[in-house]
Amino acid sequence: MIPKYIDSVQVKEILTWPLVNAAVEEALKAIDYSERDAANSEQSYKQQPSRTITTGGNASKLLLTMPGYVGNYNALNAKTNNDQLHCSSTLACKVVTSFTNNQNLQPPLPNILANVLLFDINTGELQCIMEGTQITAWRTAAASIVATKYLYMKRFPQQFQTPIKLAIIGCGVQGQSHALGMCATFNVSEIYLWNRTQSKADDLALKLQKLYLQNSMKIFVTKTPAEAVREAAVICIGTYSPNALINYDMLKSGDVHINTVGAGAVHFGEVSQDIYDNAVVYVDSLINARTELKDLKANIIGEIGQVIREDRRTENKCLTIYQSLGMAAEDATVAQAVYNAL
Ligand SMILES: NC(=O)C1=CN([C@@H]2O[C@H](COP(=O)(O)OP(=O)(O)OC[C@H]3O[C@@H](n4cnc5c(N)ncnc54)[C@H](OP(=O)(O)O)[C@@H]3O)[C@@H](O)[C@H]2O)C=CC1
Ligand SMILES: O=C(O)C1=NCCCC1
Repeated sequence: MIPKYIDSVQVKEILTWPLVNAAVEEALKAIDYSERDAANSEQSYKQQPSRTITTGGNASKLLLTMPGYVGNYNALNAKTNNDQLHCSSTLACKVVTSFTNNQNLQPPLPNILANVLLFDINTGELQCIMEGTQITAWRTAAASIVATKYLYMKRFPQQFQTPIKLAIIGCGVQGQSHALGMCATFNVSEIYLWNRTQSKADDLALKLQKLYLQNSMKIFVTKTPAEAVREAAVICIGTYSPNALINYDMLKSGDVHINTVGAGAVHFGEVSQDIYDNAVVYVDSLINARTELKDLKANIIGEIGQVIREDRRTENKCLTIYQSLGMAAEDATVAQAVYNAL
């Protein structure tokens, strides 16, 4: 079998926030293979060994291999356009590079470049190679959206309709997809954008203005991260900053939720220690957290998937963090949804 190649144009045509959010929620809530209940064969489950990280000469050049299997999960059928769910299983492997000098090239390239390999579940044959750069941008934001939905929105009687003030710290690829995804999914009343190089925040503000012309959403570009988060109830931060960009004193009191997705070589650091000291922390994958977050001093309660499965509530007036590492199961379910739609 000659594998199909699905390029970024085809991928982009299929991706929508409802499709990606639903696929990522399935990946998050699938139970870990080792904890699967043998009596419940209907249960969705996943197996994703720790990813490998290979250095390509120096720490600015990384290659990550991310294999994953998700079994018995509900996949949206984008083709039928009627939100019909069907049971699906997917075996996939994402290969992704993080080359932090790419943005300085002329013309610049994204720092994160990815491809997802999808395998035939019966024969193991390689079915397709799918350009995965967009998938990485969208699925990471979608995981933060799902985390915000379950850790923050559920605290309010109006749930997902609750108006929120949102801060985006870092307006690179991740910042943009978080801003676009959050605004497409939730009732964002005010959005505050900060980026080290202000022109990127200005460009994102223009894009949002065009998209939400008819809407009463207020858009602000701020000079400092502190100004951006002062009023914010939900904060998304995705940068390569090795130093904390926000600290506890900058936050408003009461209900605040932070999605932190970046920091480069280690998966934390853009948020200060005093924020972790005052927060309850959830992750996407505890298996990966054990290795990749081993030096993080934080009260890690568990996985977002457990919160979804057990319909747990976080307390009101509490500071929550979703610490995103990125996991193969998300890439698998999103790539499968794209493949099914073509
Ligand atoms: N958890 C997950 O699943 C994933 C995590 N990531 C991580 O997300 C982060 C962002 O990735 P991505 O958006 O693709 O990268 P981009 O290169 O598109 O954006 C990088 C952003 O970081 C900012 N930045 C870099 N250094 C600093 C600094 N010292 N202080 C303040 N801001 C800084 C840049 O600002 P400027 O514009 O001024 O350069 C830019 O806003 C990375 O750490 C990446 O590893 C990425 C994919 C998935
Ligand atoms: O999950 C991913 O994909 C990535 N995570 C960390 C940075 C590189 C891409």
